[in-house]
Amino acid sequence: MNALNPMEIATASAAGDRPSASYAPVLAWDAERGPVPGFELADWLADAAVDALIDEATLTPKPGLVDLRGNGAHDDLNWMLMCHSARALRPAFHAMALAGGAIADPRTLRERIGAAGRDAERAMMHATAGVNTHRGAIWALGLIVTAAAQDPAARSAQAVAGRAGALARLHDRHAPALTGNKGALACLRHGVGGARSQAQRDFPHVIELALPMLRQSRRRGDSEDAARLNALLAVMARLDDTCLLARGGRAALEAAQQGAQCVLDAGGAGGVEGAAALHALGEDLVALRVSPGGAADLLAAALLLDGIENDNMEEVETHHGTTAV
Ligand SMILES: CC(C)(COP(=O)(O)OP(=O)(O)OC[C@H]1O[C@@H](n2cnc3c(N)ncnc32)[C@H](O[C@H]2O[C@H](COP(=O)(O)OP(=O)(O)OP(=O)(O)O)[C@@H](O)[C@H]2O)[C@@H]1O)[C@@H](O)C(=O)NCCC(=O)NCCS
Ligand SMILES: Nc1ncnc2[nH]cnc12
Repeated sequence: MNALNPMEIATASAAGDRPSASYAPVLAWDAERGPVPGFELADWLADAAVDALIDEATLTPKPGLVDLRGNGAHDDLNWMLMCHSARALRPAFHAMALAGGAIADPRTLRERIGAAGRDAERAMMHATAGVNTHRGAIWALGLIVTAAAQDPAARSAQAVAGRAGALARLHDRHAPALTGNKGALACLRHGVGGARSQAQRDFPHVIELALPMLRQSRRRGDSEDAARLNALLAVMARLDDTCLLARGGRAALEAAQQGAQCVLDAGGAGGVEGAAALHALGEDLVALRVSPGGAADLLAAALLLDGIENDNMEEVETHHGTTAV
């Protein structure tokens, strides 16, 4: 078989209008040199990103969002669809991670993952028959897997988020100036930064709110689910979530922010009072027909960064003949 270098693989993976089945994992092997550099790391990162999305969808009970109980405030989403969408995104995350390890020039890398991100959105729409399940997550987790692969040795959440932010701040000549999507329009109407600004500011709600809350809750003995719910609530309480703004305006955003803070003030999702407040918040958001989709994406980003920082990524083979990073 003809060998491709990693740059060519990343190009092939990101190219064109095709859904995700077009990605070609068989290119992992170079006939002369053996495993392609970075391929296994990209595998690890792509799996970790999909796991983070499925963990987020499965976490229960989340206010207004799809979870194991049901569809929350959504008519067109359900748990199976969220999981199917997450799996359909794996090839795109893999391509982005490969590109992160292979392309040294930041501008070239930015445009390469921009193309992969747009391809991922098409893969999502193909997998869901046109339902927007994960647009914000593709953006956030795509930047994170790329940034993690750029320098696997420097993999603290802050370092990875910082590199992801640097990529997000670079101009992509091929990106449309205004997508016309609901979140982008909500940003203009309400004067907020949305998903784009969150990434460009190095994910402050993930680094300063979600991860500290996740770790503090674990330390005090909350269950893992309660710790993750508290992390979601910490983001919700402060985020200008364009999903809430687009569907319910300022009133919905304020209801969600204040409700999330009430649950935390009542001791969080792991206690009796907090659980009751969380239930009431969920009922309020469903009655308003709104949900914090942006905060859900940032919880997935936090879970991914937490895994990258703490799990066994260093054992993944990233170079010929070496196993340690
Ligand atoms: C830079 C982009 C994010 C540009 O995106 P764009 O402006 O086109 O679209 P937005 O609508 O703004 O999408 C952003 C999504 O991000 C989530 N989000 C919202 N607020 C925030 C926030 N403050 N911080 C972070 N993330 C946020 C949110 O996604 C989630 O909600 C979606 C479901 O919403 P819902 O209301 O149910 O569904 P809709 O169909 O929209 O409405 P209904 O009809 O049902 O009422 C779900 O997708 C969640 O994920 C926002 O939707 C970026 O996309 C971009 O430029 N991409 C180009 C490619 C690229 O460069 N990629 C780089 C490498 S990956
Ligand atoms: N669990 C979820 N429910 C609804 N929208 C979402 N966007 C991201 N995760 C979501």
